[in-house]
Amino acid sequence: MHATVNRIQPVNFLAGEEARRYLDTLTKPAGSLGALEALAIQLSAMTGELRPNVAAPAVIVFAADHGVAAEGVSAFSQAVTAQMVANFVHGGAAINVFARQIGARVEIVDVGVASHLTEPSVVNAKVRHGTGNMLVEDAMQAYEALAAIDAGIAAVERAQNAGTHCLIVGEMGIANTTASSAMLAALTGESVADLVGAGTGINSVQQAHKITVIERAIAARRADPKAPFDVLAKLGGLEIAAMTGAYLAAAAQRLPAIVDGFIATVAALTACRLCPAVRGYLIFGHRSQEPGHDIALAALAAKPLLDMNMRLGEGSGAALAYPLLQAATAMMREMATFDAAGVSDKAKP
Ligand SMILES: O=C(O)c1ccc[n+]([C@@H]2O[C@H](COP(=O)([O-])O)[C@@H](O)[C@H]2O)c1
Ligand SMILES: Cc1cc2nc[nH]c2cc1C
Repeated sequence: MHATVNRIQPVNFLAGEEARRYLDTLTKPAGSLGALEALAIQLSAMTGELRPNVAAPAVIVFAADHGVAAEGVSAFSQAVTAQMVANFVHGGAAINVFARQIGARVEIVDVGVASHLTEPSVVNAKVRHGTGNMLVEDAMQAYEALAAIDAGIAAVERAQNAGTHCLIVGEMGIANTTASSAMLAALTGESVADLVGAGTGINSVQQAHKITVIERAIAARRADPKAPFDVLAKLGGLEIAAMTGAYLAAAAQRLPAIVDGFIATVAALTACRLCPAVRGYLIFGHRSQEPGHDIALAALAAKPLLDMNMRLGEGSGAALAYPLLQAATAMMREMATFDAAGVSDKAKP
């Protein structure tokens, strides 16, 4: 992890400014393509190129289990994590459908699924069989959190070596909204009740129980809120650690990364707390229905591209946002300038 963090450079603001000036020469009233123009400027600043290329997106889904699932905090049982991994392998999950739509390769990485997986196409980077139950013990030891971060970094390096120019990171892990909520409350000091949501679909009574479990776990684990790695190890998850590593690696490689929903954004916040320059390499794909997502987005001063009332995970919301990045780069590449098209760029007095 440390070698990766040391390689991270701030985005290239001069390249962003050059993109801003070029946008005003294109045949449209200045600023009229709104957020698409901001996206183009951001992509230029990330890549250092006036006409960046985001073709060949890659989806990486990190899967892991959570000891805290034993406390009845999810609407689904822990076995569903492994069952969904099998579904990813067979191409039947939502992320498979959306990845096919945008021409993305999909890699599934097991960083900590509780059961033994036999699917040969799943990358085996298992650190342990699920985290410890944060109510009774630290979720991970420091060396385990570090190993999971490194698994995330390695996955991004594989994707880049395969020719990827845009990263979509997703996750699958029953009970991971509990881990993410605990981390977010610890990192921001916001009240647990304000950020906990239904996750996969628990009712209000179960949500009250989930809040109590998280409050007790935070009190028992005593993670240092100023030490994001400590918060991640004690309250987090193996897939959340891997996603944190993936965002660090994306920034180190100047690779635009589209952040997905609530769990992904908590991992992104962790990466930014570890190294603030990561923030410039992140694009936020959608706004999840999980109430904590707004708190995590606010902590990152982030405005997501889409608001589709989704709360699935897997990278699904990020994959849906990818065509907007394609549009931003196509605009820079293909639109005519006022000069070239013979259109007067003067507004009437
Ligand atoms: O991405 C989101 O915003 C999101 C919001 C709610 C649930 N999820 C997904 O649902 C699972 C976690 O929900 P839960 O209730 O088991 O904590 C996990 O596999 C996530 O991918 C994802
Ligand atoms: C079916 C199902 C699919 C998922 N995808 C991501 N999290 C999930 C949780 C469940 C329960």
